[in-house]
Amino acid sequence: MTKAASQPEGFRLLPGYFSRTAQEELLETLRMVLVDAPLFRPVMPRTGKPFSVRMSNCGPLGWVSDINGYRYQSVHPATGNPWPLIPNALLQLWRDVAPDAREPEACLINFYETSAKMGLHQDRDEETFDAPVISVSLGDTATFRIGGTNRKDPTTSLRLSSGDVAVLGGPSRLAFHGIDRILPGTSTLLKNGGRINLTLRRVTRD
Ligand SMILES: O=C(O)CCC(=O)C(=O)O
Ligand SMILES: [Fe+2]
Repeated sequence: MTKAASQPEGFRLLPGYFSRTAQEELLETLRMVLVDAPLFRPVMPRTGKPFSVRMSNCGPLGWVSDINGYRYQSVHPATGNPWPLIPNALLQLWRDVAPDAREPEACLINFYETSAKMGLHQDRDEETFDAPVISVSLGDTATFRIGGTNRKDPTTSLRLSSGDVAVLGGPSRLAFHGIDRILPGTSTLLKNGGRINLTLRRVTRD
């Protein structure tokens, strides 16, 4: 039997951080962001296997994955345009939760259809891990798995619901994590179902 793990040190879940009204406002803003910077389907480095999630970004830098690898870049891979600005509500969240950290430079937008998942991984393409990764969930509930800093460490599973904020700070900044599944019909926020996850990240050191 696998050992159950407790949540790693530095991990915080802030359930219902965003009210329903705040979620609706954020969603409206994101729709405008996605007109400028449409969702694209990244592929895995080397193999070219498509991700099950579609992605976009806002902020001075955006995370992309293609045949050549994972990286941050300042333009959208399909349009070649700079990414849109990070919405104010998300900058306010960052200042509220991580008042001592430098401003976020990237906000990765993940869109999960009901069948999408995300394998266990670390967020480690940034130059610095001093700032936390701050995650916002909108739409259907997801089962989120988080373990330790070694892939083989025991993991624990928790649910992320619409409006919840999760913070991977301190030692949990480099914890392995992933999305096992999306629970269909658990939210009315997105009229066609599915889930949006936003992750705010500091990328550079200076
Ligand atoms: O969807 C989530 O809650 C997690 C997303 C994630 O881990 C990532 O984009 O690196
Ligand atoms: Fe991640």
